[in-house]
Amino acid sequence: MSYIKVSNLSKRFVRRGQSTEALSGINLDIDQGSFVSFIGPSGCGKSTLLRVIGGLMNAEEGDVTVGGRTPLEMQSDKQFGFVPQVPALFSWRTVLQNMNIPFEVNRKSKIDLAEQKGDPIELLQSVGLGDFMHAYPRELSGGMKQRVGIARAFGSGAPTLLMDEPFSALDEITRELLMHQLMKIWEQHKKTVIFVTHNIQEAIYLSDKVVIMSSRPGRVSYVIDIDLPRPRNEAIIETPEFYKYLVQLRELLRERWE
Ligand SMILES: Nc1ncnc2c1ncn2[C@@H]1O[C@H](COP(=O)(O)OP(=O)(O)OP(=O)(O)O)[C@@H](O)[C@H]1O
Repeated sequence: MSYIKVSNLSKRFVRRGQSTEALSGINLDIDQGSFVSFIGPSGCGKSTLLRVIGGLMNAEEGDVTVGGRTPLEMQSDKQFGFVPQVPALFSWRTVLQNMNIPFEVNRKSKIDLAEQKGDPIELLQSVGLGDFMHAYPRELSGGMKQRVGIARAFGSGAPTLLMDEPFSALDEITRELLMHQLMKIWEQHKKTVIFVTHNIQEAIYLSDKVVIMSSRPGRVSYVIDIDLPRPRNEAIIETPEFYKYLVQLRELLRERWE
């Protein structure tokens, strides 16, 4: 049975009397512990869908359940970890102290998470920040800050992570490095991840499933299973199987832009 189930979901925004159908008739089944990427033209509703699944926004029509409960219930029980484009780090706290924020928040709200929190030091080491635990955010590059955001989400005890273009503000080389580190940390922790991206290579490399969306209205056009062996590493990008997915996704996406 799927862990995240989206049934016939539609979402409309009305702004200055003008209505936008951001999502229309979305159906999706996402397994627990899987990595699913959403890709599609700008404005096709990727972020809106992520927000509805994460209980940050309601939809007028349809239904979403996460582990059999509503997104709002799951959200108020801190069952979601969010990784935005730019992570929110407290400037007056060290990297290690920033790692503890989710627990302090949960302790205050007296929430016991089902999952154990990860060891913050180990998590920082696995994203290559072992030597920066006692540094302050101002001493970190953009890529390093994002690595703290990712490590913190994996250590947060939340079983589902929602990532909205977490690498979009980074240069190409840093982005590739973080993609590999995200893969490694995910393979250790196997949380359910919803990942919004514009990058085809990233989507294939990381995912079990890639959801291709189209715009006006935002719909799911294709769901592609990525049957590449795990654990994956850089070498897989050079294989003919990976290249086949690259060509397939590029073609399907081009259709959506035309
Ligand atoms: N709060 C809002 N009020 C009004 N319209 C909105 C709001 N949020 C999103 N929209 C509209 O809904 C549609 C989907 O937006 P959304 O941000 O979900 O797309 P996206 O696929 O994530 O885009 P991008 O790839 O550019 O980030 C767009 O037409 C957008 O203008």
